[in-house]
Amino acid sequence: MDSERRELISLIVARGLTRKFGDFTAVDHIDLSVRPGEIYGFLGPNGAGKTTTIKMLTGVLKPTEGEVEILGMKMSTHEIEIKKSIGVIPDEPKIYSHLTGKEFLDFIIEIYDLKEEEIDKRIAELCEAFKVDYLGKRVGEMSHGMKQKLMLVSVFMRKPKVIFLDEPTVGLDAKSARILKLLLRKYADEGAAIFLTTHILEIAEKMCDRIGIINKGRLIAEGTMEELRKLAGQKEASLEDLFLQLTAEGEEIEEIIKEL
Ligand SMILES: Nc1ncnc2c1ncn2[C@@H]1O[C@H](COP(=O)(O)OP(=O)(O)OP(=O)(O)O)[C@@H](O)[C@H]1O
Repeated sequence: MDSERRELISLIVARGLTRKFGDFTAVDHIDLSVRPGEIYGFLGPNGAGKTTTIKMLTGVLKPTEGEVEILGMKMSTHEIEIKKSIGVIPDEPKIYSHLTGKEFLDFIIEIYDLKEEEIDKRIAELCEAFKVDYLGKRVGEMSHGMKQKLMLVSVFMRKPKVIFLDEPTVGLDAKSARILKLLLRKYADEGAAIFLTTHILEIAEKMCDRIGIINKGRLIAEGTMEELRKLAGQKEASLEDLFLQLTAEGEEIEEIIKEL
């Protein structure tokens, strides 16, 4: 599909997205788009620019250059409408620590003006799925994984059409991680666009329809697993092999191991 047509039907679009911190360019002219029904995996070594990109795509951080379009709206002119429509699971869930889980969900229901009758049923189903049986506990007393699951309930109960997740499986137990993966597939199949970052290449390989690899702020490769294999000239390669080859870190590893 040509890039113009892809952009037209995409729910997430970044054009020339750039962020500088002083003289340092953390994200360097990134173009990408995610269509309805797609799970897009954003991979890259530590410090490559993943979180900075997600922050710009979700309106938390202003780009130095370039633009973001979500659900056909420009972030520069429709930030509030966009923020109301998207779901964001950050890597460090920041929730007021003095609230109980129930108070937090009620707060979200109020600010998003959600209809209570149907929402109660969805909350009950999601809490059952993720084993969130601690809504009476204060957020400040919850573990990282417990907060992460509360955050997942608070986002999924709204059924957003566009969902961003930064390292979503970190801190989740095996069963919750499996449920999350299945739910994301289901939401995508129902027409949502999902953008996630992960260091777990197996997750990206199994779950994502397309993968973008960022290194030193630049998008160095993008495509389906098949397309990435072609790009790297390796028919049978795993995503780990491709990732290390494309980020030119494979040989370095052998050198390091030799030295140890
Ligand atoms: N507020 C900031 N001020 C200065 N530099 C920053 C700031 N935020 C991020 N950076 C720098 O931008 C680069 C990209 O950081 P970012 O957090 O986006 O990386 P990442 O790909 O998410 O990394 P990781 O996988 O380690 O989480 C890093 O070099 C980081 O030090």
